[in-house]
Amino acid sequence: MEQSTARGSVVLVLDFGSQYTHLITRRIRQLSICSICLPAGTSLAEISKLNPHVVILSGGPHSVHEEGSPTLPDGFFEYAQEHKVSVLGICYGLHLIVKLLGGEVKQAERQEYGRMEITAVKNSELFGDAQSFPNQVVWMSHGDEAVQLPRGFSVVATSLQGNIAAIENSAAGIYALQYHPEVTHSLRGMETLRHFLLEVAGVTAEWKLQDVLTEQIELVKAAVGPDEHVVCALSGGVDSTVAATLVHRAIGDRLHCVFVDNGLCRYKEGERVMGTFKSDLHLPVTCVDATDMFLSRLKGVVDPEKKRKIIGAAFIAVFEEFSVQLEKELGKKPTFLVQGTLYPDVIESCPPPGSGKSHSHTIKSHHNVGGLPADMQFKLVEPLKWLFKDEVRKLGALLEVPDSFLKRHPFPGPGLAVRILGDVTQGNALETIRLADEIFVNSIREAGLYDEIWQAFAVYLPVKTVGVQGDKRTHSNAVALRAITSEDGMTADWYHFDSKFLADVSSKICNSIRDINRVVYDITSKPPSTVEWE
Ligand SMILES: Nc1ncnc2c1ncn2[C@@H]1O[C@H](COP(=O)(O)OP(=O)(O)OP(=O)(O)O)[C@@H](O)[C@H]1O
Ligand SMILES: O=c1[nH]c(=O)c2[nH+]cn([C@@H]3O[C@H](COP(=O)(O)O)[C@@H](O)[C@H]3O)c2[nH]1
Ligand SMILES: NC(=O)CC[C@H](N)C(=O)O
Ligand SMILES: [Mg+2]
Repeated sequence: MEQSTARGSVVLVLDFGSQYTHLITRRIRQLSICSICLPAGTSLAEISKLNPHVVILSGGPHSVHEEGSPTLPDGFFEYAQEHKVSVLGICYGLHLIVKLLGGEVKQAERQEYGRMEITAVKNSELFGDAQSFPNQVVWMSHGDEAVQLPRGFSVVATSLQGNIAAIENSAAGIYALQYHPEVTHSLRGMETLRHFLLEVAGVTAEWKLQDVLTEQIELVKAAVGPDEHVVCALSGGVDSTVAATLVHRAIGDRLHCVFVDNGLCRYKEGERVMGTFKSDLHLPVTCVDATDMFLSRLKGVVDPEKKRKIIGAAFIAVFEEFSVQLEKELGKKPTFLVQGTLYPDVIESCPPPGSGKSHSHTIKSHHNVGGLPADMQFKLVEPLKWLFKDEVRKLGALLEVPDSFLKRHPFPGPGLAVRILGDVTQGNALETIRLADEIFVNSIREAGLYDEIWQAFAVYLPVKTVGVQGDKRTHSNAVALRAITSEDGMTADWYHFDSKFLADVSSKICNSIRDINRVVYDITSKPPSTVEWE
């Protein structure tokens, strides 16, 4: 599926490999402006096809004076000038503008990482009247600095240490910030982006999720054609339920949904999910029990990335087998596979699609992206691939997907395999963690906290510690509880329960599960941790 090009002005973000590129596109969409991200190596011909109103050059890990560092296509600034495209550079983007237009960038004597305060030093388009500019806290992350500006540019803001914070050449429509306005720690970053896009660049804010919906339905119709049948990997989670409903709108009953019970599901999950599919969703769904296949392939495997790859491949094997069965019924084998893949799955799994030859790290291989087997035959249909969770929930509401699906906490496809550290098949681990998880999440529901918490679950720790239970010495395993708040799963904070709640859950778990004599609560944010433990 293509990225959305729905209506209004288009702001193109060229990705030079920054950790924050996705945040730039997201912030722009929050302003109801259509934003598209393309890799830094994109040709001028491809760029001009989008007819962008503004091009933003992201930050990135490179230095502009490094051999082979990513750059802009020849003729970019002439194109921008001719078509009245405004340009905004951010960090590396600033360095690139300065270098390509004849200024000079050097390694800074004093690098700037983290919190800085900036002040306006002259009246400007970016910040207006310098006299009335309130100093503001911004977030910096750079080791290089511009030491000489190209002709026509001036410094319009500096950090309190006197370094360049923003430059502009308003006659040429080129602007650049040394800091990151897209991160929330830059306290007035959103305001600066809004002012730049709407007031300075004159962008029109007409982007709506409804347009994305209409457009994706058309794209699915066009990609699949009138006679093809499609398999849909449906977990009962938010993403695949919204994806299935959207694709069903496009191709109707040529959609064949399959829920895989992989033996890694939560307490009574299969039963419950199949029940809600029937009562609330009204889509035909087949349940395949593949427990033996998943667990036998996972036996003895302890490395998290290996587990993820095995699971990704096992899912595809089930879908292949399902499509062979369908061929017998339909006389035609489905060649398309719908998955509820989201943007964060893609970003964390592999070099983001917008990062060219990418310099970003693989954090973990999500089973539905980085965990897919290299020889997979299916053509993927992933209409949500450019969206974040909160956007998908809104899209689901437009499709009238019931709240019983939309409000569920996310549950990862590899399921309990990434919540049992080490070998999934060890001892009673699966059974133990199912019970602990059920007790924890039920307690959260009973306390009326479910909707306030983004995700909550229990983790099995294969660590034996000493306890005393009924006057007897025990040497048993421990359980960790994790509950987080988040907007999109990319960053998260731990949820601050009151201590009575935690004490109650801890004693319920130890009193009901024989194998457990210790419960700990995870108080780490993301970063530095991730949400799941593996
Ligand atoms: N048990 C399963 N059976 C069939 N498909 C699955 C299963 N688990 C995951 N998938 C597929 O993998 C995709 C990614 O899983 P993921 O958990 O990120 O999404 P989800 O389950 O749809 O939503 P949520 O993130 O809310 O749990 C799903 O959208 C779905 O296509
Ligand atoms: O379907 C999925 N397949 C995966 O392989 C996977 N790994 C993590 N997650 C979910 O993604 C969100 C962010 O989790 P992490 O901070 O652990 O990467 C959290 O919501 C996780 O539950 C996955 N979902
Ligand atoms: N955040 C960035 O874009 C950093 C740019 C460059 N790598 C530097 O350190 O100066
Ligand atoms: Mg899920």
